[in-house]
Amino acid sequence: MHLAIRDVTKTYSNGVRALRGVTLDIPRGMYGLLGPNGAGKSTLMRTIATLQDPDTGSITLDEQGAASPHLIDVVREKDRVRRTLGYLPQEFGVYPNVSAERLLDHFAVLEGFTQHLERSRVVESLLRQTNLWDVRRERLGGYSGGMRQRFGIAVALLGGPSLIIVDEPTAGLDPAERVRFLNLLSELGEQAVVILSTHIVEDVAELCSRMAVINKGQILIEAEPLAAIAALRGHIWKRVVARQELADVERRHRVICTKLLSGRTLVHVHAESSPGPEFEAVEPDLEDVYFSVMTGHDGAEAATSQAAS
Ligand SMILES: Nc1ncnc2c1ncn2[C@@H]1O[C@H](COP(=O)(O)OP(=O)(O)OP(=O)(O)O)[C@@H](O)[C@H]1O
Repeated sequence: MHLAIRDVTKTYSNGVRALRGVTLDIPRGMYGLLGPNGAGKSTLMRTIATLQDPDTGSITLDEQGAASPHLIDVVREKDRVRRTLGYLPQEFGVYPNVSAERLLDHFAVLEGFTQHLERSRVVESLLRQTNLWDVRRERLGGYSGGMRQRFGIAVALLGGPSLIIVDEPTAGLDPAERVRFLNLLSELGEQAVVILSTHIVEDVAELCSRMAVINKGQILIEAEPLAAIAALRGHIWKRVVARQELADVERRHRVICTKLLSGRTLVHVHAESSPGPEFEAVEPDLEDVYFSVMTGHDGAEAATSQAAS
């Protein structure tokens, strides 16, 4: 199972260039697509999910190990992709007065489970897997955000997809729900290609074995998170500055991020060696990777080549 995206571009009719030559290799497991609002994540997710066409470029799904070991041309063979796809869009509607069990049963009929016994077995197993069994008879309108997202995953899993796409699923979830949801996704990653699009760095740090950062329709880095972090080791330095010093520090150093810290500002800078005695070395994390590629002050080339070696 492998998804190959080659040189995909998309310009909307209003002139926005949402994807500019996106090339990615996505193997089985959890893959994080990380980027700020408007980066092009949803455009790419919808394109892979066959809901819109790219202007140029190709996307192929290699179903190695599946019953029909063939390359699927995602852009041209939409029906084949849809048979193997589970897609959780950024926003989806539910019928608020129907229970999870009834609605899932209804979707299962549409998915082709016409035999009652088999269908109730599938519905029960999905409701248990997504931890909704105890609340299966409650109306969906009363569900919390996390419960709704888990219901969305249950629907997406009908038919046993080997390609699962989830678009910004953790936005708005409380911390406990978020962890529960991410754990569910990571179980799925053992069997399938799971692509998680998010603007939350920790989602990727905690979960994904591979990742890409996208901004303004371009891939800035594609790497294994741990390798990308390792490539920055020894290059990230921190210092707390007063607000009025910040502009000067930004002029003289490659500042990758700033955070408020009880009225003062914590600054992270990228430098090959110590930028001065007032700086302290930092053990880098994925936020440092993200902000250094986003600001262009990065070890991106080093991280990419390390990941590839
Ligand atoms: N149907 C559309 N018509 C015109 N422009 C669009 C359309 N959909 C998206 N865009 C624009 O394309 C760019 C990429 O949008 P996209 O939704 O793919 O980004 P995103 O990374 O998913 O961001 P968000 O997290 O805000 O959804 C943005 O500038 C957006 O305004």
